[in-house]
Amino acid sequence: MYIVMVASECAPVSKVGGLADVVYGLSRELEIRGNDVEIILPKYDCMRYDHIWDLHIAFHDLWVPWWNGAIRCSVWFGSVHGRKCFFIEPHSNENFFKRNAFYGYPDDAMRFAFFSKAALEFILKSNKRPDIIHCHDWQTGLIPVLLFEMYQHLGLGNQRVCYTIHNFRYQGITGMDILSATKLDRPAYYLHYDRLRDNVYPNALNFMKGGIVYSNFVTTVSPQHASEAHHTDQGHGLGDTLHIHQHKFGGILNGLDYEVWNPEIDPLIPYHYSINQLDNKYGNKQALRDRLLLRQDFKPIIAYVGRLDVQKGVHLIRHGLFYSLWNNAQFVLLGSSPETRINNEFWRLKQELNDNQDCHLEIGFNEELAHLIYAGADMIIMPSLYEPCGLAQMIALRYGTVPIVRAVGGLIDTIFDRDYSDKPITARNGYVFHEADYLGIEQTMKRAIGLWYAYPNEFHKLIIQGMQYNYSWYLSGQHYLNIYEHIRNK
Ligand SMILES: Nc1ncnc2c1ncn2[C@@H]1O[C@H](COP(=O)(O)OP(=O)(O)O[C@H]2O[C@H](CO)[C@@H](O)[C@H](O)[C@H]2O)[C@@H](O)[C@H]1O
Repeated sequence: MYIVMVASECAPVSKVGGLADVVYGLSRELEIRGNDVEIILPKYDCMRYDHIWDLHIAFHDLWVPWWNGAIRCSVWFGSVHGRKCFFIEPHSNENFFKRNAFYGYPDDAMRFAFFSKAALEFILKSNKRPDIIHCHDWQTGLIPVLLFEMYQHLGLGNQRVCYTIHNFRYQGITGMDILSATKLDRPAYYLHYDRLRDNVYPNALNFMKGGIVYSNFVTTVSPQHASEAHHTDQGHGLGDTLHIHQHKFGGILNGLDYEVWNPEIDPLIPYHYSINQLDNKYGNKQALRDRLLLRQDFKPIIAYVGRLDVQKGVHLIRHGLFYSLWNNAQFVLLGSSPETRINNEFWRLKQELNDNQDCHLEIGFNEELAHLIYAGADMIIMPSLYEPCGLAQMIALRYGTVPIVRAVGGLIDTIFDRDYSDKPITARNGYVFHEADYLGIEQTMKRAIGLWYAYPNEFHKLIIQGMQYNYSWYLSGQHYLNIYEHIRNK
């Protein structure tokens, strides 16, 4: 099958979070299974160009109709660790992607509406005729809208769209000018409740809703979250739309790229190890301490790696940090937030704890350090308020690091409490708490730290059981192929 992925992120060139990992990992799995996969991305100035091989212009003058004129684009091609990637570079005064960051600008809706339109224009003009266009999150929600309202009449009549939602909180809610810019026009038609009208703000358009309404199939990234988004407020206002379109909506658990995340060969960690040779993990623990100037001591290291977003339970992360310090554990945090308020809060905390040799806060994005933390830590915490799937807990399992998670979304589908799960004892792989309050996380961290100190053999067993889990793309890749087959025949 011929699949074109269109997304705003792809690891490791343009990565803010898990979306990037999924776009890369799923594409790789589909290729391994013999499919032809291409990825279309924006050509950001702030990308990691050191991960792109043989970057060259593949299409010189792509004119993308925009407002009453058109914007000229160059489309570049390069290989990102084996993946075939096209990068769209618009030449216009708006400098849509010539910025210091991937997101966070007042014109984000315009930037990604343009990208969506340019991606389709590129597919059309370069005579690509994929079976499936797979797009992701609000940034590409307009693709199925543009395809079915406009481009199918221009020559893309046989293409089908699978749309994956990684985060319902960000939907691309915006004003009507997008319609004129993209040449969709007809405001009364699109502002209809059955099409793009936001379910909460009646005068606004919602890209993600457009994606749901117009796609042939919609997925989110775990079965549990599919149910939460449909039936609870975790759909962030889109529950009703999901209900209307439930016949084409489902949850598929994300996979993890087992080649990128593999402690046996990971080039970003100093000591390689495996389930049969776990001792080397402790070399990484020492290396992590050296790198972050933590005291060498007989204590577990507990870590948090991830975006510092409200979604992630920042107040509980902060509490987890202090709880660790009060209970003979060390704590390492790696994260950043686009929200100044949260970033400042953690910068203040970092200053406050500057002289404490039992903890380190690294504010920023650092792929290399993330690998060392997963390898060197004993446990990670994920006290998320909501979590569509979560990759950090799967990475942790793979690296023999015990996850302590809140029972929500994909965390429910992947982590089974050592003491309370209804799984057989030998199939349990971490710790789970339910309430999003201090008591919940404290009681669970207490159990984990307690086991580490009092029953090291049991803790070791728990590590091994976690490492035995297989959350690679193998199964999930097949699920996506089944969906593609299903919609292709329609
Ligand atoms: N400061 C930093 N430095 C280095 N690496 C960092 C980092 N901050 C985050 N990362 C990395 O980014 C990834 C985060 O993935 P997650 O799935 O856990 O969360 P995210 O909320 O971004 O993804 C959203 O999309 C994914 C994919 O569908 C869903 O799993 C998830 O639930 C949903 O919220 C991990 O690979 C992590 O190591």
